[in-house]
Amino acid sequence: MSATELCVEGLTVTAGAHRLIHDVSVNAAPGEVVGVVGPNGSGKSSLLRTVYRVLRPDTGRVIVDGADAWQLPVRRLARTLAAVVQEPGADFDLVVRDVVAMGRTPHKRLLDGDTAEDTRLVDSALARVDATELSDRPFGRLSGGERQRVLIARALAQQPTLLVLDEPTNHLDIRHQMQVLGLLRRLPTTALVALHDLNLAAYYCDRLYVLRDGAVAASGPPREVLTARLLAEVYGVTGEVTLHPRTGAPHVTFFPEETASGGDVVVAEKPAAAIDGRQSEPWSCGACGEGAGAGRSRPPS
Ligand SMILES: Nc1ncnc2c1ncn2[C@@H]1O[C@H](COP(=O)(O)OP(=O)(O)OP(=O)(O)O)[C@@H](O)[C@H]1O
Repeated sequence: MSATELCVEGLTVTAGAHRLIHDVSVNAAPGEVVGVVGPNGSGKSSLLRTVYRVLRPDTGRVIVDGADAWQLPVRRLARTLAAVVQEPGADFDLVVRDVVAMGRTPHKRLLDGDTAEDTRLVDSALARVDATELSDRPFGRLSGGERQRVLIARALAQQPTLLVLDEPTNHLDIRHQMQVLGLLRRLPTTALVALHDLNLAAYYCDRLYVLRDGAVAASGPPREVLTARLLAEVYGVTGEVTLHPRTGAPHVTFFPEETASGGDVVVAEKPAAAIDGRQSEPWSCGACGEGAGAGRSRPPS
C-alpha cells in the first residue's frame, strides 16, 4: 500500500442559507497523519464530508493524488479513500465479519465471491482493531466502542491509501483510543482525522488544523499550534501547554473556571523533536504547490 497526497483548496460549503465552511485549505503529504480539531460546530465534519464526497463544495477543490475527487468515478475514489464516519448507515442485520467484508466491495465486480485474499484481509483488519472475537456477533448488538472498532476494520479492509476519520475515538476506552491512533501512525496510509481530545491529537498527529466558525484559525505542528492563547481564543477555556518530558509532545492541562485565575502559560524550552527523536521535514503539495510546512514525523515504533 502506498500513500496518497491530499490537497484541499479553498473549500466553501453551504447548506441552504447556512455556511458550513468558508475558504478552507488543508494539505496532507503522503503518509502524514493530519488532525482537524476545533469546538463543536466549527466545521470539522463538514470539511471531512466534503473530502469523502458527501457534501458538494460551492467553491474549491479536493485533489487526491493530483485528481479532482469530485470528478473521479466513485468506485475509483473508493479504492483510494476510505471514510470512518460518525453516523454510518445501519447495517444492523449483518454479523461483524460481513460488515468488514463490505470494505472489499470497491475491489470486486458485481457477483464476485470472496477470495482467500479477501478473507485474509478481513481477518487482518479485525485483528488490527482487537475485534477478532467479535467476528460472528450481530453488528447491531455491539456496544458503541465495539461498533466503532468494526467500522475502522471495514475501512482497513478497503485497503485505502487515504483514510478520512471523523472522531474515530468516539466511544472508545482509552486503551482502544491509543490503539486506533497508534495504528494510524504505523500505517503507511495518509490520514485526515477529526479529533476532540487535544492531547491525543498532539501526540498522534504530525500537523493540526484548528477550525473555528467554519474557517482555519491555525495550522501547523502541534507544538506550534497548541498554545494557551489558542485555547482561550478558539475554545474559550484557560489552559496550560507544556512539552511532556516523557512523550515529548505538547500536553494541555485545562483549568476549570473556578481555578483558572493565575493560570500562566508554561512553554517548555525543548522542542519535541529534540526529546524523542522525531523527524521534521518540510513539505509542499505537488498538486497545488502550497506549503504545509515542517512536521512530518513518526514516534518511534
Ligand atoms: N446539512 C446542514 N444544514 C444546515 N446546517 C448544517 C448542516 N450540517 C452542518 N450544519 C451546521 O454547520 C456547522 C458545522 O457543523 P459540523 O458538523 O461540520 O461541525 P463539527 O465541528 O463537526 O461539530 P462537532 O464537534 O459538534 O461534531 C454547525 O453549526 C452545524 O449545525
